[in-house]
Amino acid sequence: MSSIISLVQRVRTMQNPVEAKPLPDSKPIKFGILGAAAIAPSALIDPAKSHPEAVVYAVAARSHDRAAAFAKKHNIEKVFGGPNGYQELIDSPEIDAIYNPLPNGLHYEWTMKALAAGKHVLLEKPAANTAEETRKMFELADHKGLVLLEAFHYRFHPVANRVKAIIESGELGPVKSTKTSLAIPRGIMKPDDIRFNYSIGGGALMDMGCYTINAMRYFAGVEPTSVLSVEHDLDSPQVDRKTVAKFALPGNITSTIFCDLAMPPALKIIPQLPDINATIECEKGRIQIMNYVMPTAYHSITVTPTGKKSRVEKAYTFPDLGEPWWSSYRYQLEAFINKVKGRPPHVWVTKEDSIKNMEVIESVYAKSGLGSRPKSEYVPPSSE
Ligand SMILES: NC(=O)C1=CN([C@@H]2O[C@H](COP(=O)(O)OP(=O)(O)OC[C@H]3O[C@@H](n4cnc5c(N)ncnc54)[C@H](OP(=O)(O)O)[C@@H]3O)[C@@H](O)[C@H]2O)C=CC1
Ligand SMILES: O=C1OC[C@@H](O)[C@H](O)[C@H]1O
Repeated sequence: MSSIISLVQRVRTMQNPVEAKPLPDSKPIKFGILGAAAIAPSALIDPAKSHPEAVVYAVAARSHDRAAAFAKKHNIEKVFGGPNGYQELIDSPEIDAIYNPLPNGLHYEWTMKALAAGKHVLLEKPAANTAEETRKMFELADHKGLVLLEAFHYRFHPVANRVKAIIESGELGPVKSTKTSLAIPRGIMKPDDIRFNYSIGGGALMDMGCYTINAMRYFAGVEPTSVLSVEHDLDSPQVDRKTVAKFALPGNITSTIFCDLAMPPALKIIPQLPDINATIECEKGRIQIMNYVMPTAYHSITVTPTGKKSRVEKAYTFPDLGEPWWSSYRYQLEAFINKVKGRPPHVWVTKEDSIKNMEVIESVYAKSGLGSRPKSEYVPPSSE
């Protein structure tokens, strides 16, 4: 009972935190959001409320009315709309940083345009449709001296970091295998969701699979050397609704990833529970994580040394950072603002990590025969 009360308290406070007052000696970073995207309130608008150096200043949408309604609902000062709305927002001199939660296939074009305009970018996952596009975005960010971060928010939360610390402590010996899953039951994603649209970067492997691949690489601590097998169920000819892939990694590690945007009911009638679990088998024991992606609501880290009793750990805060109600996005925002301000972030997802993640996604699509999602047709001006 008490854990349910704590869960409700954490989720309530996460969505309605006490608003932070601006700091007298630090100019806030003003964000503009590209698109009135469903994820924007959780990923940026709510976290920014409790950050004293973050302000969500503007939103742009393809329809002015949609942008205005979104701005009104979320108390956002400035609205850009219509066919030039995204570019006008990017060009606004008031804005320091862009949050890009556009469909995956538009990440490259609008991140390149934002960087060209001198803005830092918090970019939704997966970084782009291809590794080549991801590399180019980071090259431009480096060239311009700007911060670019692929929003793998779970990596900033204490849970992922605690699990990594247990692995690195050697308590359980070397990693032997990993299984990382992210799957939700049928009925949550609508048929017209961007995730089912190939032309804008759809597919389960892109959407949920990008986490499972990132977590596999992070927990294993080494990069896959080959894709051993891929199975998928299709939503449409080029869009995987579900993907299961097996990988070989150095040190005889084998890893499995599983992602599904719409798990069918078991025995055709029993709805399945979301699967947001990870298991890391080591030579001297096992770690099981329940809810490694959105751990603030609830999670558990079960550590079972071989032949001994299990212990269950929780990790809602770092010893010196955070509150139990901080979402993974709030921890991510903390790091992003620190980086923009030239202070060391508590965690970072590097450009090499983002490029490699996209390479692995593409290698799975290559093995499955579905092929990478379409390259962007955007050609940056030659001066960039
Ligand atoms: N970090 C996380 O936990 C999550 C990340 N994501 C990522 O965020 C991104 C957006 O996801 P989500 O918010 O669920 O998606 P939505 O469909 O809600 O938002 C996408 C936005 O893209 C804009 N858009 C521009 N062009 C198109 C187009 N051709 N078709 C459709 N939309 C278009 C729309 O903006 P407009 O308002 O201008 O019409 C829309 O608001 C994806 O990259 C996804 O992977 C998603 C969910 C969770
Ligand atoms: O990024 C995401 O995280 C949670 C999932 O439910 C969602 O589909 C995905 O886009």
